[in-house]
Amino acid sequence: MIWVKVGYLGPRGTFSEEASLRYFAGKDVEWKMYPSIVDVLDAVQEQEIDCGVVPIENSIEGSVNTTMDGLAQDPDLFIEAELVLPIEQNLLVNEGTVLSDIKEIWSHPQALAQCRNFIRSLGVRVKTWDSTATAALELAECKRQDIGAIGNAWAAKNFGLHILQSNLQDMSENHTRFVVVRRGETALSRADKSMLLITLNEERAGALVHVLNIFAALELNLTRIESRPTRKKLGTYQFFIDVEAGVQEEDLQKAVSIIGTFGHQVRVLGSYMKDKKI
Ligand SMILES: O=C(O)C(=O)C[C@]1(C(=O)O)C=C[C@@H](O)C=C1
Repeated sequence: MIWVKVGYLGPRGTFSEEASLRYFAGKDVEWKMYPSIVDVLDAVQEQEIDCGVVPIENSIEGSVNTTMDGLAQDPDLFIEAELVLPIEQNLLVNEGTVLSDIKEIWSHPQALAQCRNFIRSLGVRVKTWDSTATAALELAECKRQDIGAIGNAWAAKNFGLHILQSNLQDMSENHTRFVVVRRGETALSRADKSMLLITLNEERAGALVHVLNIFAALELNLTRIESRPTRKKLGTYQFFIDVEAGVQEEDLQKAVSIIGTFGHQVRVLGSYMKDKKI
């Protein structure tokens, strides 16, 4: 019996797949792969799958805007878990390719950005693909000797590529936070972290500080604040705020209601257990 249908960015060999397999280890899962992060979120919305696993933040490159905007635009999506995956980027090549042969690097934009210094040191062009695994698979299929792909060791092994160099990313410590997204609110009763989306009702001096002071007064610790454009007018923003409290906690409920009383919009994007791995 299939327990849960889970979708992630494919094809096989992506970091999203690694995150999904780790998170759902030991569970009965029917897996579905999608060509883009937006497609994963759409499939959750359309109930083609029960949950989607998508990257949201990387320690070197920062937010994955596609995921942030997808969550902000779809009021039905809810984050039920987070997991943090260590990311090691490798230079993958066809057999016989040496570093001086490489004229172009292929990968997903997030992976290319994590390896900016390495790519600059080679002084070569880049080409972006929908995932690191797509780049690796295309390279293996075209057998070109003048291209390198950036991706994980699984892709090298399974697509018959060679690892020319490991740990290419700008900082040796590299982690990506993934979130598990469902349709409809499914907060755990023991959640200890939440993600809120706040849209201020007016542009005035101190409006954001005022909101932040509400969390401070209730001794709610914030672990992340990111702004994204509202997309309606240049210079207007929405704020993604991670707070160390579950939605079931009275203080967080108080904060949400006070912020609402001042006319600002607050949406709880998710409430879940903090991944304590890093
Ligand atoms: O292309 C992949 O392998 C992905 O799973 C996507 C993704 C991302 O978008 O952040 C996931 C983790 C890494 O940070 C690099 C790429």
